[in-house]
Amino acid sequence: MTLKFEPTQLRAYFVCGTQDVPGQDLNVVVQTALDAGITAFQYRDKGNSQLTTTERFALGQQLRERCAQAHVPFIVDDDVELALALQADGVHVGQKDDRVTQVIQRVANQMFVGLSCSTLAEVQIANQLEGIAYLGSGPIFPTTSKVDADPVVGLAGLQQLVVAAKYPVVAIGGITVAQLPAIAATGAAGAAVISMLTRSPDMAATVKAMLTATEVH
Ligand SMILES: Cc1ncc(COP(=O)(O)OP(=O)(O)O)c(N)n1
Ligand SMILES: Cc1ncsc1CCOP(=O)(O)O
Ligand SMILES: [Mg+2]
Repeated sequence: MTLKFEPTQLRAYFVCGTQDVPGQDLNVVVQTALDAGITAFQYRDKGNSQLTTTERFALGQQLRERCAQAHVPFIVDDDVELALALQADGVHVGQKDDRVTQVIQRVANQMFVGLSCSTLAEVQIANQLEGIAYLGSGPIFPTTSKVDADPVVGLAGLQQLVVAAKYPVVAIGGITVAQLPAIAATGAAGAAVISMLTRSPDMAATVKAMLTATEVH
């Protein structure tokens, strides 16, 4: 049974793959983040990852189980067949991945679908579709975690996308703790981060800052 999507899951969204934590055990990193209170985890194993397809699936099974135990949605990046095989709660695809309409049909109510939209035109196209749960917009700031990132959107650009979108928007790209309040002030539902958490000396404090920034008063 997979978790139903809720916008509050976007408040403290951790994105990570083995390539982001060289020399570390991703199981330990993800469990630490779950214990710290992340609200969603995305398994994004690509780029410099050294895993074979078999190893990527086996690690995904372990991470999926950890997320299930924590009642935190387990989301797979890009790879729809891997998401289905892992019985993920969600899959996230970008503009250069499989066409989102085909992904929505393929997963057919088995999981929710997140889509990357970083321009008004992409948001306006997404607004015409059914079956999307949320949008990931960025990079808000320069990032070193994604070599083929789109041009920086900035806070003003993020606010434009949030206003135009009919879906909840999670900000992503180069985000640090200091910028969390300003990101929340745009109306974004939360922040999706890699290095802010992988490089954090105190994950619990960092996640707390993510949750505090998006608290509803
Ligand atoms: C939550 C979230 N937002 C955006 C992305 C980027 O997805 P994409 O544009 O497909 O790039 P890759 O992550 O596949 O390199 C994301 N993964 N998650
Ligand atoms: C996956 C992704 N999509 C847009 S920027 C990015 C990388 C985010 O990593 P970081 O939080 O370390 O900048
Ligand atoms: Mg992608």
